Amino acid sequence: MLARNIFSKAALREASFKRFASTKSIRDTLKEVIPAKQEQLKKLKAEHSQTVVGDIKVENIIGGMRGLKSMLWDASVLDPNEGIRFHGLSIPDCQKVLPAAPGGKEMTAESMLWLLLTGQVPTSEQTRELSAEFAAKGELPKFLEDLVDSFPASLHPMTQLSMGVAALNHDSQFQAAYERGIKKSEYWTYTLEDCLTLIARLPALAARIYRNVYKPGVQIPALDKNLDLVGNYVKLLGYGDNHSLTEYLRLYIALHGDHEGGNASAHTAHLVGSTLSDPYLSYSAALLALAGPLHGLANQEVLRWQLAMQKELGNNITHDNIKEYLWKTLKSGQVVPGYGHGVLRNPDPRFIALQEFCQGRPELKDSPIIQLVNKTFEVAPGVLKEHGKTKNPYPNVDATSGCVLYHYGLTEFKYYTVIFGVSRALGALTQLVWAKALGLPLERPKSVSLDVLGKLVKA
Ligand SMILES: CC(=O)SCCNC(=O)CCNC(=O)[C@H](O)C(C)(C)COP(=O)(O)OP(=O)(O)OC[C@H]1O[C@@H](n2cnc3c(N)ncnc32)[C@H](O)[C@@H]1OP(=O)(O)O
Ligand SMILES: O=C([O-])CC(=O)C(=O)O
Repeated sequence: MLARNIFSKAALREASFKRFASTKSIRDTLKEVIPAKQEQLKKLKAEHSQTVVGDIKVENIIGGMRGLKSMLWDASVLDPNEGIRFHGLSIPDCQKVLPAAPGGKEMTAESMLWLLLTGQVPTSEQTRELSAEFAAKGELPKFLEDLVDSFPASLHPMTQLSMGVAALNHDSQFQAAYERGIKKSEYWTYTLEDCLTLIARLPALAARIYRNVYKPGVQIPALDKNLDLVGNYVKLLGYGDNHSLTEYLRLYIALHGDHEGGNASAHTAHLVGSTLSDPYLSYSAALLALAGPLHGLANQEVLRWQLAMQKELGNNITHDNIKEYLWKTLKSGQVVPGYGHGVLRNPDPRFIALQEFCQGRPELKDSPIIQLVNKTFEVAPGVLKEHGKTKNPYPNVDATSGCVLYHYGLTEFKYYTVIFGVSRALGALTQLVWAKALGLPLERPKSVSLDVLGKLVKA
């Protein structure tokens, strides 16, 4: 009954709000929901393969495919004005219904992963079972520790993360099963195992990179079998006694988990995964896209830029002075980091959710760097509108995410995108499982040369 109902839009929203009394594991839940989706796709293919759902304009071809509806991504959809919905649930919806960790209030990575993967809201018990699985399999193999320890501290943490994730494919169950020769219908189960193992190991990998680059010689604690994924990550980073930072990172990691399929990191994972590269290689590639300053690296850039602004303005942090600083950035030909978006046309609701987190905590509300972010937000949209180039003059999530980390003492901003990388695994890996479950093919769009495009427009 559930599997049949859950995929109509209204039923899905209603179903997602229910806390199921189910005691099923994530694997059994997926087994239950996959057949209905397979059926939905089969029907669509049989009845509508030739139905036209949009036009392709020259601006799409030369403009980074902006606005082209050309890939299937089920777990989340981004509305330009309202922002992201995960299986129909907005961020405030998720904050209401997704289980928190024991002793916490913010939704956990596990509960967001469960929602993304299955379209269902898990019970606390279900997410705790998943936490226990992650903690049990989260240690790194020895060869991987040695590999990461051999990287020079001067190598960017994102390069290290991508290399570490790629090397984890040493243990890929999907790759081993493919070599043995398995049926296409079995691909998703091995993909799922790899995805869960990768998510489990990301905190230890990311924390080892942090330790090696910024805290050499410091002992990394062991994983705590009673903690959730983010609780363990923060503990391994050495901030385990900071409950506020732990809660912030739970929210951060859940919120950054997925942003539909077209963003550069998720799309890269999907593209590479479509060649049947295993999940480790696919996600390693995604991380390299996330490492670009127009995408995930913007959170490091925002902090660098806000600190430079703070240094230059000193005690004269007024709207006029911020305005002047913004114009200086724009006139020097640089982008204002943390502002603008390829799809959004309003302030990013993830930015709003993180701001609300700050408003609820006196230490953050009064923090000079958070106040500077707020003041910049009061001025920047007006300046960007006057500048007249960006289609979206409002902040995206990166405009504030790193500044909160900075306030809590995690000041090494070249590391920030690694945290984003731990998070984006939730959505990108979810979709690898579904791409296999739905039997999606190799991605291979058609490109054209300038001459061919010239002929097409004349025709
Ligand atoms: C998690 C995330 O990935 S969220 C995005 C994080 N990235 C940033 O914050 C970097 C700053 N922002 C940007 O560079 C852009 O807004 C992007 C990359 C996010 C989106 O790019 P697009 O979809 O191409 O934006 P848009 O269509 O509005 O761009 C039109 C023009 O405005 C410019 N523009 C867009 N945003 C900004 C900005 N924040 N500051 C200055 N100029 C901007 C573009 O560079 C472009 O200029 P051009 O015509 O000279 O090439
Ligand atoms: O959607 C995008 O293009 C960029 C973004 O905000 C994300 O990936 O989180």
